[in-house]
Amino acid sequence: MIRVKALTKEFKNGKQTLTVLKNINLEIEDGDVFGIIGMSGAGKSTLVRCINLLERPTKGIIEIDGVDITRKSRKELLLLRKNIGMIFQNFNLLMQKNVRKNIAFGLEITRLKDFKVTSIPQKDFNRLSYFDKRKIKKEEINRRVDELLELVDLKEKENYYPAKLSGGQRQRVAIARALATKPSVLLCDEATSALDSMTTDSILRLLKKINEETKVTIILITHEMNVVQKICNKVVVLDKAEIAASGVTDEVFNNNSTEIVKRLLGGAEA
Ligand SMILES: Nc1ncnc2c1ncn2[C@@H]1O[C@H](COP(=O)(O)OP(=O)(O)OP(=O)(O)O)[C@@H](O)[C@H]1O
Repeated sequence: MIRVKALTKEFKNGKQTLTVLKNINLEIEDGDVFGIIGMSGAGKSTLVRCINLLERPTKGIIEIDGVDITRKSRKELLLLRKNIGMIFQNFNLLMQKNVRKNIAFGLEITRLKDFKVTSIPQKDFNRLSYFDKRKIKKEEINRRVDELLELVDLKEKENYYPAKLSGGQRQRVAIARALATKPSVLLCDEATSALDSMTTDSILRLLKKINEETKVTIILITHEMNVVQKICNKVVVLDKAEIAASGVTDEVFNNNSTEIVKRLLGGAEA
């Protein structure tokens, strides 16, 4: 479970202080497909960067599985971050590597020595994924990549380079790569924003299938209502640094009392 308590994030620019997140409280349960939606500049990416340990909150607590990550050292954060996979709007694939090598990449760079230098308590370490705990043998990497190619339905494209793939296929590769080390959370930052509506639907169906089969928690940031309505069981609506509405997706959008929810719904109908 991910618990965000009274999170505030400020950026300082000279004498000016910009409050980008103000008193954010939310709970993401294991296995949720959790949507974070809001207009541009609402603070979505900053919230995710805090959850992904890339930004330190100014105030507040972020707990992952009961561990307060805001108190961890940089080294410990690097290790904990291995438990979170990420996919992006622009896929971020390695253009010089084929599909198989892109998927294997995260497994190949995982080394046992990474885990000897940390002072992380054993109980936290035990929560990390199986693949993080030791150097991975080549056959094991190949077996895992085969599994992932199957999962994202790209077996016949394993030797293709990203330049020869469609946008949807590239995102499938990115999903497989993000899941390779069996993280317990998958963060999707505008993952379908560059795709047409049919391809978006197929990626959303894939994410839903993965969520059901592997129980990975999915956090999905988007400005698109349709995306949230199609796969998120819960949603938080951010507006100007604050939570404008949150809860079970259907309830939040059926009870469209806040101005921002009406605007987001308007956008979906347009
Ligand atoms: N490192 C930073 N320093 C200063 N201001 C920042 C920084 N990062 C983000 N901001 C500001 O915080 C606000 C929220 O940005 P954020 O990227 O979180 O919004 P967003 O909802 O993800 O927007 P978009 O949908 O356009 O990506 C913006 O006004 C942005 O300029």
